[in-house]
Amino acid sequence: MAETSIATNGSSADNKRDDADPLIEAVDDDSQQNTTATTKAGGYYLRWSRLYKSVEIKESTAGLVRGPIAGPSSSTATKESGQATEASTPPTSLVHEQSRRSSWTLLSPASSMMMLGGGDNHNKNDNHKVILDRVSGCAAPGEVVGLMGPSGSGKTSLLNTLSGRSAYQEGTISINGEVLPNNNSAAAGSMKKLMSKIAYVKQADIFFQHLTVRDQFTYTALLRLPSKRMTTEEKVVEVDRIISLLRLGKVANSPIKMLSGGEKKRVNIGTELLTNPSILLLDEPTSGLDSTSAVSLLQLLHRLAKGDGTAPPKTVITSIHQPSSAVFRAFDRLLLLSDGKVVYFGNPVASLDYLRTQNLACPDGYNAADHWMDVLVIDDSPHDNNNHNTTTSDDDEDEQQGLLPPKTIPRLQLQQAWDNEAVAEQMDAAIEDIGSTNKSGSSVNSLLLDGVDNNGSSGNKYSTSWATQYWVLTHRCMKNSRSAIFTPLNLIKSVCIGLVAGMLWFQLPYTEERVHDRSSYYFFTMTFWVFDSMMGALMAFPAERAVILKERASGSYHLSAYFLAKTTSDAPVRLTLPFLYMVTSYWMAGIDNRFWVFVSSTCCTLLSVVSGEALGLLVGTSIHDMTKALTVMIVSGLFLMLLGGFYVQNIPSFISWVKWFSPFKYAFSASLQLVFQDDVPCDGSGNLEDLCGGGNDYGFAKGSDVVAYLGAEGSIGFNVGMLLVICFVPRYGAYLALRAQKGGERS
Ligand SMILES: Nc1ncnc2c1ncn2[C@@H]1O[C@H](COP(=O)(O)OP(=O)(O)OP(=O)(O)O)[C@@H](O)[C@H]1O
Repeated sequence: MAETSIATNGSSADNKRDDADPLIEAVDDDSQQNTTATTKAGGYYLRWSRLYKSVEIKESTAGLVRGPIAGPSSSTATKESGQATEASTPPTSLVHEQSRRSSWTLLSPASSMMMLGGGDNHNKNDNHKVILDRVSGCAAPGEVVGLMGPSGSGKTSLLNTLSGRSAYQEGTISINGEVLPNNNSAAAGSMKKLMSKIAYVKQADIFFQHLTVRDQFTYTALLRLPSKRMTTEEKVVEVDRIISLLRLGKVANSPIKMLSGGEKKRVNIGTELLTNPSILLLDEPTSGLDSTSAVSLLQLLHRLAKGDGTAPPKTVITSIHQPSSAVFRAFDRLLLLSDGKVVYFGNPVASLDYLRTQNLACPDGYNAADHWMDVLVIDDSPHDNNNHNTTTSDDDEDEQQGLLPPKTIPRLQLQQAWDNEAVAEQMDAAIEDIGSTNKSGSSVNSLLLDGVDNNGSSGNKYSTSWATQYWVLTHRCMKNSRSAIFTPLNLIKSVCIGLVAGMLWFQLPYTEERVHDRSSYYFFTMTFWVFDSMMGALMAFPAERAVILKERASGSYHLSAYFLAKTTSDAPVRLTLPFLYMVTSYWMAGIDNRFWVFVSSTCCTLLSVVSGEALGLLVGTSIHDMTKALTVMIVSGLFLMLLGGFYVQNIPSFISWVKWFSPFKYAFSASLQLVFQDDVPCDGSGNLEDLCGGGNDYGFAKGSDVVAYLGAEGSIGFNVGMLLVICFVPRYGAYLALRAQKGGERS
């Protein structure tokens, strides 16, 4: 067994190159031809070489996690660790023990680390985890490249990087030979532009679930197709074309929430296809689909890649978990990843020959994709083609005593065996070749603007104007919140609460005895509706956060257009419910029969609702954790209500200043002044003892005195003005908080 490992080691670099070269050359020849042919046809050739990405591990225990050092800076370590990686892995403590006692002690510390788990690429010294380790490959127009690998192998990270949504530390990405700027560099702006040109279908189907399929496509088309080059009618025609291309005609008018998993996936793809991208990246589009739906989805991707008379060929890269044999063989190229490293890149069928050369042949009749996954996941030695362990306990003892190198782990063997450098060199050479033939001074920017920019957006990140975005988003928000807020339940709730309030305060006489009842009607009204709007607004942006981040990542619209559209379009819908309450309860309670008092009083209530909403928005956008946001909202809401003067009349001075931030206080004060304009007849009930008793010979209490007696402060104008301030200032704070939120690469 030891000999087997050493023999494999012995084959090392030169032999690896021999094994890999025919495939790589085939890939490269193919790619050179395709580049020339398809660039002319309008397709785009994507190459990436030596992509390296690592992230900092924040946990304090990161240094304790076992794993190899890997990365460009440790390339010697990687080479050095050849022996170690091909052999491996007794328990961690044993390896350390062995490294002291045997030939393994000759390995560098980095190599020793490499031997340790092999799976988690942690750098012990600086707490970095390597996610992509010098990954190289390419994709040509007209073909579908499959990204395969076990969970956590780096498929999503590679797609995020290729789409421009994730920064990388080293490596090169090029389109048709033009090297794209890294996200980290000063040219990040160009990268952002690129992001809006490459379509990226993420794993999660993130939509507004209340919208129909046609709504979803139409809004996307109106926002992302260039207004300068296409009329609205043409955009609608494009929507119809995508609906029929994806065979979504039967469900076009169904809400997305009613769709099956496969249909939702097609809506997700269709949303991205609307902009007619040249490069389409998909993250596990078949997850959650049955095998028939998965096959038909892959067929669709092949059709899209090939293009037709009207659509040019597209470059399609899709990650996939465990495809069927048919799907596996249908890929034009396959990129297999393990622990962030490439273990194979090339023709899927030829990959089986490659495995045979590695003594890991796929058993007859076994699904090739499953076999690949098996060898990449299994942590034991295969020792034979069927992964049966044939070693004896004597061997194990020898290994533990350090007399034999540890058993070979297939994935580590494959990681070592793949000559990534050869592929990287081929990619670099191709970039140089094309670069020298394109010496006409083209730049990334020219490529982005002239070539990849299918939208004709003339360098502007957005395809449509701010005003168009505002208009379309307002329309969409109104439709969305109408379906979300205007539920029969909410309508019934508002009317029912209005009826209950109307019955409890039924036809209040305007006398001393009922002064407190009249004021408590407003106390209840303001408390209930301000709290209701605070809580509703708390959820407004968090509920849409995923959609906003996704759409903003693809450069669909300005955040300011969205924010303004959202707040203005939500308002009428949100205000309808308290309005229904007021109409029902006000007249039943007989608060004041003058119509203008009703209108003014209702306006005060609605203004307090909008103010409460602004506070809810601020908390909802500033605190991402919903549980914490809810707690903060409830505590601060109650605090503001108590300080508003309903309950405590003599608030200690060190805290009384908080009342000036209370929307409850202003709404209550303004309303009381509206309803107590006239003098209140005294009736001997003693409710207004201070005003009606003693020296009061008139038989009534002055309205203004009653208002002051009830704790209201300031004029109506002042209170309304302060409500307006609370409407706008926290709302602007909410906008700034939203703006500060950057969509992570995984958002
Ligand atoms: N920003 C990050 N911070 C920490 N770890 C990360 C980060 N991004 C990726 N990773 C880690 O990198 C590894 C690769 O993740 P990635 O999502 O690319 O894998 P994957 O192959 O797509 O997995 P799956 O098939 O399960 O979706 C994982 O171990 C993941 O936890």
